[in-house]
Amino acid sequence: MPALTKTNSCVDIDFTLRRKFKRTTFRGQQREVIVDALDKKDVFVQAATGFGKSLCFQLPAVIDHGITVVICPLLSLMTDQVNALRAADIDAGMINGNTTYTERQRLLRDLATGHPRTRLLYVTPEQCATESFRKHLRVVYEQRELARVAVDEAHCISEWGHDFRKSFQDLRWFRENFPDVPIICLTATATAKVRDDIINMLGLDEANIKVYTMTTDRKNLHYEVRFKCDEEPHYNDFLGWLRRVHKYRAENVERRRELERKGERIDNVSGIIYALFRNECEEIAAKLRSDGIGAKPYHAGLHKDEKDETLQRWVNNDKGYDVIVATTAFGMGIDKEDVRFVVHWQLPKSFEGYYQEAGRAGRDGKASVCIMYYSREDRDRAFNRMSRDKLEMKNFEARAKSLQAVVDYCENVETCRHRLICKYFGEEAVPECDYACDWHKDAKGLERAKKNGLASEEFVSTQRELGAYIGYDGYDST
Ligand SMILES: Nc1ncnc2c1ncn2[C@@H]1O[C@H](COP(=O)(O)OP(=O)(O)OP(=O)(O)O)[C@@H](O)[C@H]1O
Repeated sequence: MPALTKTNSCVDIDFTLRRKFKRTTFRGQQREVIVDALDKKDVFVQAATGFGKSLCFQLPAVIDHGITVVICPLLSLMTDQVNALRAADIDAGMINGNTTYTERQRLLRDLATGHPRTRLLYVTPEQCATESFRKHLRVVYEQRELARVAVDEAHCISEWGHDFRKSFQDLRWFRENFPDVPIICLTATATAKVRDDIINMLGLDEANIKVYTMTTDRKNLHYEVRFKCDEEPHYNDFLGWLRRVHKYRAENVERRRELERKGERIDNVSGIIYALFRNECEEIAAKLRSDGIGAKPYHAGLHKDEKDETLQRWVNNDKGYDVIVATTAFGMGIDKEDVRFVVHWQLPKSFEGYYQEAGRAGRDGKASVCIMYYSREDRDRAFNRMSRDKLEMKNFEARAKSLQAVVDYCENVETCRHRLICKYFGEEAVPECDYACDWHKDAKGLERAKKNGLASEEFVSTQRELGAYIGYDGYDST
């Protein structure tokens, strides 16, 4: 029983873009994706971080008759999008662990009518697996009002993806029960293997699917790797870098005038530092504050109110909230445009995670910096932590490969960083970057920095053996 769809001929996609989404032009292949979605095709979209994937299902949802169910693993992402849609006067709602009883009942009552007023309903994959929710969806489907299912962060469905979530695998239920309801799935990070897995797992129709794989390249991001070893803490390196950025803003007359005109603070260089451990987030933020930088920690150990306040004030560019020192996943789904830098204090756990996190920077398209601090000792610690968790990890092999890819990326001083990133995601033809990576800026300097900055392999392996001998592995804990 197909969902009712308005034909494309009688809708003006461009008009909706302007009127509802307040944008003037489509980016890249957004328009083509939207037309295919409105044509009731299954669609797979892979596009760079910050590309504007959400519009690809939000715009059809506004045009089409019926409701679009959006499956999304991240509460912050849902909240951010639902708030933005509501601000644009689009009827959107969400059901997740934080939804109040009253709001949940309101949304479920709306579904139970069979003719929901809600245009976009964001839900967790766990919610989709509950019988009560499925019952409501069946009613909507029978009334031919289930327009489309959108699966955001679709890589979570694949065991080969870095963020595999078991509950995503139940999403096949949609195709099995509503075979004619189109599905659109979106991700920023899918290797060919992950893409095939997503299409298979969701049961997408090979004959009726449109696959869009757009470049993962983010031209405005300046990638660099900074080498370190345990002997030389890199705090001062980072502080020095940030102070130079502040100094440039203060001393460059043109830049200063521009900031004054916009009413911006000289020291409001918004950024994120990703660290691995909670105590580390606290320590780095405290140290930065004592050095006059407005920094705050953000991690799962903090009270919800404190986290909400930190996030809000960071988004607002309030004084004292310029730099957030966070454990991984902070900022995912938060569409803050002016993040000027992202720093990885140590090696991230996966290549995809690195790309996603670095992708928080420069969403306004302006130049932004992504710095990764890398040491061979960190590398060994990362692999050891992974081996220790091996038994609980379903996708150990995929994760180990992805971690190795981050190591290879850091150790590589012979190739453009943009090229390396695109290559990982299966793109071969990548245009040279415009001096937007450490290799392009100074290949010789980079090689020297690696030679001088990293502990030698012999030293690291001796330390490793010594650690094993005295029964100390030197690892931090959360
Ligand atoms: N055609 C467009 N013109 C201008 N801005 C756009 C357009 N499409 C989307 N945007 C804006 O781009 C920003 C990023 O969009 P979105 O959050 O959908 O990115 P994404 O592709 O999901 O990225 P990520 O994978 O990093 O979450 C948003 O502020 C959105 O409003």
